[in-house]
Amino acid sequence: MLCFLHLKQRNKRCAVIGGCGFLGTHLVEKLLDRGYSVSVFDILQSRELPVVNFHQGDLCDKQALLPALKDVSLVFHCASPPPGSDNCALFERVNIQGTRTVIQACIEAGVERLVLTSSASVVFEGKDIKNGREDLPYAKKPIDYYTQTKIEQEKLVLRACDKEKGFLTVAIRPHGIFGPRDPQLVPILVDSARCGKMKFIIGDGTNLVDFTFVENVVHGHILAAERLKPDSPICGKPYNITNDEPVRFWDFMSEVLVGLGYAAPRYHLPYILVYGLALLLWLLALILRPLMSFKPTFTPMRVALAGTHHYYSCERAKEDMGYKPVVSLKEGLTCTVQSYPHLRQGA
Ligand SMILES: NC(=O)C1=CN([C@@H]2O[C@H](COP(=O)(O)OP(=O)(O)OC[C@H]3O[C@@H](n4cnc5c(N)ncnc54)[C@H](O)[C@@H]3O)[C@@H](O)[C@H]2O)C=CC1
Ligand SMILES: CC(C)=CCC[C@@H](C)[C@H]1CC[C@H]2C3=C(CC[C@]12C)[C@@]1(C)CCC(=O)C[C@@H]1CC3
Repeated sequence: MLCFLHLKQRNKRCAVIGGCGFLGTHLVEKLLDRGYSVSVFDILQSRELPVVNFHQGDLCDKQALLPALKDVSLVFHCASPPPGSDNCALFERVNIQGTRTVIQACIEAGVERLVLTSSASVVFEGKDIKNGREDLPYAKKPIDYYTQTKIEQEKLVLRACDKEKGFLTVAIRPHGIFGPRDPQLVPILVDSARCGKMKFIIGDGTNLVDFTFVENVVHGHILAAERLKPDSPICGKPYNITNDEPVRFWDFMSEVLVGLGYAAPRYHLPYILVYGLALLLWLLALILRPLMSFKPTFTPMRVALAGTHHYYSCERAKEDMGYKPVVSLKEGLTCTVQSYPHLRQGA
């Protein structure tokens, strides 16, 4: 009886690497709600997360990681440098070397299950993807270094799945996460609107994209963790997690902007022209880097994301783990817009 109770308690002990980030904090809150005891490991200082054991450190440092994984049976790895960074060495160090370290530390600490936050973009090469399934090949020419290192990271984690050794892994591939406290999508959009850069629609504006409300991403992670057992079909596999409601990229942007009191983009520009300009600006920024630093808003990566179809099927997650979004796109948008009063026009 005592032994059973101990096992039950251990199964409810988890660690969230990257637990101070946008997705991480939402995940930690939900895990606490569901009765888990949670250790958070992050390079940042805790953002007032209540009731968690907080460990500050770099995930590339195994000795710093090990205390956070003590007596933990389940680890969520959702740490990454921000995708907008141009620091290739940092991506390589954290997403590739660091993930190797996370795997070694998990095995050494006796962790049984590892859930990685990957990205649906691991198959995206800047060309249309419509209802893309997980069996699409990894991008041979990823759109940026962030994506390239996410591919390597996912391969490492999935290959580490070993039923014999009792170490099970799974990768969740979300796409375009949005929601309260997101430091990227809404703030970048509002910043661009305030500088008068959101007047234009890139392309004809009909391209469909997945945007996924953060609570659905959290739901997908917890479902995967709770179904990760030796006899489960999910072991060692990647799973797309989306809102399952592809939307026109520019309609979504307009809803956020109008919801916050800004004008919706109206004038169309040809995709190829904007992509060419973005490439030119990116090259210029690279050449001028020793003399001055400037960060163009419209990077080739963002233009590719804004002007192509990229939406993914989550049939596999539905079939294998009973996934169904818990918040609709409309509800998620309303909740997100309301959560940024400080970014309203005139605030
Ligand atoms: N935001 C999005 O639209 C999408 C995000 N993802 C993935 O989801 C995960 C979470 O992303 P977000 O929450 O948006 O990012 P975020 O930047 O808000 O959170 C990442 C966290 O990782 C931590 N971190 C970074 N380097 C670290 C290191 N060396 N050691 C320890 N902690 C470190 C950061 O301090 C931060 O708290 C990432 O793996 C990202 O690649 C995937 C698809 C879409
Ligand atoms: C054109 C323009 C200025 C759009 C502003 C919004 C963008 C900042 C977002 C639109 C699609 C987003 C997205 C990501 C980051 C933020 C956007 C570019 C990711 C690159 C984040 C990390 C991933 O794994 C994939 C995401 C795809 C969509």
